[in-house]
Amino acid sequence: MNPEGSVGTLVLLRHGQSDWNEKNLFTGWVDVALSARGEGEARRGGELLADAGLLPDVLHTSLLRRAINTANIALDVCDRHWIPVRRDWRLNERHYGALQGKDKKQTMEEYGEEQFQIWRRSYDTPPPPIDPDDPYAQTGDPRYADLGDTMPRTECLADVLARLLPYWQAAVVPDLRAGHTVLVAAHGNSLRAVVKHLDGVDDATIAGLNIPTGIPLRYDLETAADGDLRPTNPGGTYLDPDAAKDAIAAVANQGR
Ligand SMILES: O=C(O)[C@@H](CO)OP(=O)(O)O
Repeated sequence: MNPEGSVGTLVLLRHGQSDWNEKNLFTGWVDVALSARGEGEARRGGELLADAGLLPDVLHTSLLRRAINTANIALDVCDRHWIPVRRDWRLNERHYGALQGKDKKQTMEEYGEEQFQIWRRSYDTPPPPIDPDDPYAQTGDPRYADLGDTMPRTECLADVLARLLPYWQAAVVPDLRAGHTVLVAAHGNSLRAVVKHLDGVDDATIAGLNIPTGIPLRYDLETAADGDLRPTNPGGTYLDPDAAKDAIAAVANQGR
């Protein structure tokens, strides 16, 4: 049922730790696997959903296996492996340009902390574009064939928000308006873009906002006077707030 004015519940889930998170490498669109710890985080994410009685009935993911497999593991644990799913490149991680495959600590040492943080967290300055012949470019990857020349070669967070919003409005919002419990399994920076949009976070403040791996973030929503969806719990609610606090600090300190 979807009583008038009420909308469904949104659950954001960043994928569990990946092999490249573990190695401290910039990842972006490189399709790396979950680490053993990341698989454990995904299972724990599923347990948290089950314990909270927050059972998704539709799933949206990126086209990257760390998000796809995190969702599969978490949904298997809470017995929701059967729900319908849509996947779209617009939920992908931010394309990290020429930094893809580079070590974060070495990059910080080479370019200095200020430049490193501008590339990582500034709203509107992208890293240098990746060379199409770089081993970590997505040139020729069939999953992006439809993008042709429009496939990103680097992105800042503003670019991510611009390419994410059309999918958000066309695919995710209708599921929420239909009253569903919607799981969005995606990435640190694509979920930062979602949070920026939902909470109306300004361009400077979003630089300091980090999303931990594998901990579901619940948003309860209502329809605002202007017709947009608005959280009734601004900032959302982590299902394990203590674990989220530690994990957020760890993400913020990467490279150090
Ligand atoms: O490397 C990446 O793609 C992202 C997420 O892991 O890293 P960062 O948190 O530095 O933006």
